[in-house]
Formats: sequence, C-alpha cells, structure tokens
Amino acid sequence: MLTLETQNLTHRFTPHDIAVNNVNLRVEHGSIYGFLGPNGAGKTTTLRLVLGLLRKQEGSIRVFGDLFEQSRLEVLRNVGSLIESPSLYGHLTARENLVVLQKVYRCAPGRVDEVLALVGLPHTGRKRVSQFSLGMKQRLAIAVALLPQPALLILDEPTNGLDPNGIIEIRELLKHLNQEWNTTILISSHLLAEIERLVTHVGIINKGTIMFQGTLDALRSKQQQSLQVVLDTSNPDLSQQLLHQQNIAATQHDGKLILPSLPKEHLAAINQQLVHHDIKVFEIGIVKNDLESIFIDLVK
Ligand SMILES: Nc1ncnc2c1ncn2[C@@H]1O[C@H](COP(=O)(O)OP(=O)(O)OP(=O)(O)O)[C@@H](O)[C@H]1O
Repeated sequence: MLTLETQNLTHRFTPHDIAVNNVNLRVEHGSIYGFLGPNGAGKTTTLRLVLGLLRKQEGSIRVFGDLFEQSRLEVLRNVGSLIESPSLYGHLTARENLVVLQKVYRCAPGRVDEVLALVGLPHTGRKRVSQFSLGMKQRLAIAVALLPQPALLILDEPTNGLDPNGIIEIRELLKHLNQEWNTTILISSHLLAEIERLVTHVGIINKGTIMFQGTLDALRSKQQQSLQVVLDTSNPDLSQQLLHQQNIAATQHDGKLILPSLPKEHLAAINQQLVHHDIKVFEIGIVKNDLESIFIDLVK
C-alpha cells in the first residue's frame, strides 16, 4: 500500500526552468524513504508541493490513498513535517514551545511529555531553546512534527549542519519511530552515506527528474553490476593487447588495467595466458564501487 504517491508532478518557477519534472514518487506504507539529490535537484520543491506549501501546477498527489486537494485538512492532520529551519520560540523552554503548539494543533495535553520523551529531551528543564545545541533544536523541531501523532513524517534534510553524533542520534530516533510507531518517513538528504543505514527505499532526483527509485537492495544490486576487475602486470600494453584479442575491453589507469567483472575461471585462464607470454601478474583484484559512487554516477 502506498502512503504517498505523486503522478507526473511538475513545477516551474520560471517558464524556461523545470524545478520538478514529471516526478512519480511512490512511498510505501511503513517504509523509510530516502529522497536523495544534489543541491538544487528539486527535493525541497517536491516536498513543499506534497505538503501544499506550494501551489500545484501539474500532476497529482495522493496521500493515504486520497487526492491531496480533495482531503487537504484530513491529510495534514496525519502528516508531521519539518521543512527548512524550524520555527521555535527561543525565549521559551522545550516544554513551553510544545505547549503553545499543542494548543494550536489541539492535541491532547499529555502528548507534550510523550513527544519530549520520544525525542530524548525530557530533562531540559528551564533551559531556553536559544541556548540549545543545533542537535537539540532539530530534536525539538521533530517533536513538534510528532505532536499530532502523524502516520507520515516528512523531513527535509533534518541532519543538515549536525555533527556525526547528532546525525547518529537523529537516525536512531527515526528508526525507533518507524519500528515502534509504524510511522512512514520521507526524509531528504544530499548525502547517501548519511541515510544509507536508515532507509528502506531510495528515490534519487537530479535536475528535477527521478533517476532511480526502489528499495535500497535494488540500489545495491546496481552496485553489484558495476563490479570491475583490476589487473596489475609487468607489461600493461601487451596485457591489454592480449585481452583485446579476446574481446575483453580493458582500459589503463595508473599503469593498471581495469576490465569488466568476469567469472573466476575466466580470470584464471587470463592469468595463465599472461604468464605464458612471460608477463608477471602482480595483482588480480575486484574493484567494488561503493553506493556513493553509484549515486554520483546517477546524478552526473
Ligand atoms: N522560490 C523559488 N523561486 C525560484 N526558483 C526556485 C525557488 N525555489 C527553488 N527554486 C529553484 O528550483 C530548483 C530546485 O530547488 P530545490 O530547493 O527544490 O532543490 P533541493 O534539491 O531542495 O536543493 P537543496 O539541497 O539545495 O535544498 C533550483 O534550481 C532552485 O534554484
């Protein structure tokens, strides 16, 4: 079941530039969907459209199965979001901030302490938010988003500017929300490494267009397909010639040969043949592209 689905979502800020181009997001119920792309790719614009913060121009948006424009209030009651920097009152404590918003959103008063505990801020006492670290502010902003006990949480780069510890803390919090409360999470980031250990699904956007969408496993299998073999020999030119004679496309990098992934038996035969031509074989290794380089390839 899809919690969020867009069809051909398209948005232009000017007639000549398409910020979001026929985007078909498919966020499955119970998933943690990482929405990835470099700066300016169209992530924030897409998320703002999905939340009705920008007027939709083309395409359709369904949340919880309903068309967004036909059930806007009902949908927004069940969606928590953090887009760009959070609006918090610096002169108030974490609790006081939440009490104000609990009244605005008309949630049960008991929810304030629940969300403070959930985000790990129950003991900040009289400390004003202006004295909070960036990580604490982000946690509080997520607490605000959680007040209405949302079934869908949309977070735009929530770990921006956080140190590695802060990033890990937010990651653990989101995992907990997903596992314990079954909250579906859509989180954007421009760094795959930052969310790789968190997400179940990935959507990669570049210049407004989705380049890849699927499970993290599907992205990993792309990584598998991109394995290469590195061959270090005493005579790279002759080795390359011999490989080309067998229709194996080998290229030279820093005196080593790079060839496509081949079965073990085939590599052993190549080794034998090179030795047979008096070529010393120093190394036959596998080059495993990391997920980050697959991501970079997709958005190049
Ligand atoms: N209010 C606006 N007016 C005009 N152009 C805009 C506006 N907001 C965004 N854009 C343009 O739309 C494109 C997509 O921007 P968007 O902010 O959605 O990207 P992003 O992926 O969220 O990037 P970042 O990671 O830097 O936030 C960019 O070219 C940007 O310059």
